[in-house]
Amino acid sequence: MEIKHVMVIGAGQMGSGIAQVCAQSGFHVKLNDISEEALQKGLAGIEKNLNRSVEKGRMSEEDKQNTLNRLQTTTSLQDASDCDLVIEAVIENMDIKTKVFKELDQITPEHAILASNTSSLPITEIAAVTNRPEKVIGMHFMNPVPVMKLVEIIRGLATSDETYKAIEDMTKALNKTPVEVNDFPGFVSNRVLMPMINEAIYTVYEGVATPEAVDEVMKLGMNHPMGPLTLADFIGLDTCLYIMEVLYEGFGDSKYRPCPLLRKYVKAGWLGRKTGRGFYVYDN
Ligand SMILES: CC(=O)CC(=O)SCCNC(=O)CCNC(=O)[C@H](O)C(C)(C)COP(=O)(O)OP(=O)(O)OC[C@H]1O[C@@H](n2cnc3c(N)ncnc32)[C@H](O)[C@@H]1OP(=O)(O)O
Ligand SMILES: NC(=O)C1=CN([C@@H]2O[C@H](COP(=O)(O)OP(=O)(O)OC[C@H]3O[C@@H](n4cnc5c(N)ncnc54)[C@H](OP(=O)(O)O)[C@@H]3O)[C@@H](O)[C@H]2O)C=CC1
Repeated sequence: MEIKHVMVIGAGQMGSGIAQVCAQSGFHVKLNDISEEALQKGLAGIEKNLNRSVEKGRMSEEDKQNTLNRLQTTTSLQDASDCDLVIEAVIENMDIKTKVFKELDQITPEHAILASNTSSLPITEIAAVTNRPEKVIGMHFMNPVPVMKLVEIIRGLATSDETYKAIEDMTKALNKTPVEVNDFPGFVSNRVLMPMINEAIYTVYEGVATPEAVDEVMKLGMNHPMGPLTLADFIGLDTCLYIMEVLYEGFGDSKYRPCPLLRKYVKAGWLGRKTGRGFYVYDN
């Protein structure tokens, strides 16, 4: 199946990055969000990244213009009616995602593949609200999307081989590396990463060390590019909490209980870099 026209839903940090790499690789992209403000912010981020690539000599001015010309923004989901692939990147909430997938199932052409960038939610459950579960798949990009090489591809129970192959090919066309995993809470990436981040938060909560000290231990001691608390702020503390809840509920195992300090920060609106405050303070 040939993919030419793509819609990306959600113009947050992930959706805007996904739209950028798709447009850069020659796909025609519609970036959708419920908020016009989010679209303008997403587009400004994309332009900034492309300008940096031009300054660094990785991209010509002409390629930048062509990339931007392939990118449109829209607040109407109806514009997905001519898309071959939709990649959903709205917030990590099953009710919102299933609502979007139900609508997309009505709007998109019969051949269209519906992918979710969910970081932990069951693809099988998202697929079950559509009449095309064989065409629903997880396409999990890593943050920051323009930089990170991995795309975790998650097969739901009914995902067809044809759908898997199309998404594997698309991932390679985006110059990224696909890794196939099965549909279990948190897949592989967040089943391994998020309990480490949660445990790092516990060490702060229990007074074992300051956030700076925890991050320094993991950076200098384990060669991680970012310490776990800097990374949690970067991912978004709301997203970290949603993922821990999915692991906790999905496996019913107390080892995944979210740290009370994580809950407290999210309740306070301290969501990390995106709101200017999390474990650290940022000037946005
Ligand atoms: C939660 C989930 O479901 C799954 C996830 O995504 S988990 C999160 C996975 N991501 C990570 O673990 C990221 C860990 N951090 C890193 O790898 C690095 O710190 C980093 C790549 C983000 C930054 O690298 P760095 O060497 O520390 O900083 P820096 O030199 O500023 O950046 C390196 C390059 O990345 C680019 N970059 C950094 N942040 C960026 C962003 N948000 N968007 C686009 N490009 C970015 C920089 O522009 C720079 O590019 P150049 O080649 O033009 O210089
Ligand atoms: N952050 C990360 O490191 C990673 C996140 N993910 C996953 O990607 C998804 C998005 O995360 P992220 O980009 O960080 O989140 P953000 O909060 O940055 O962005 C989410 C965007 O979706 C918009 N949105 C919410 N509801 C709808 C809707 N019904 N239709 C269209 N747009 C909507 C939001 O608008 P508004 O702000 O107006 O509500 C916001 O602009 C989540 O599923 C997350 O788990 C995957 C990999 C890594």
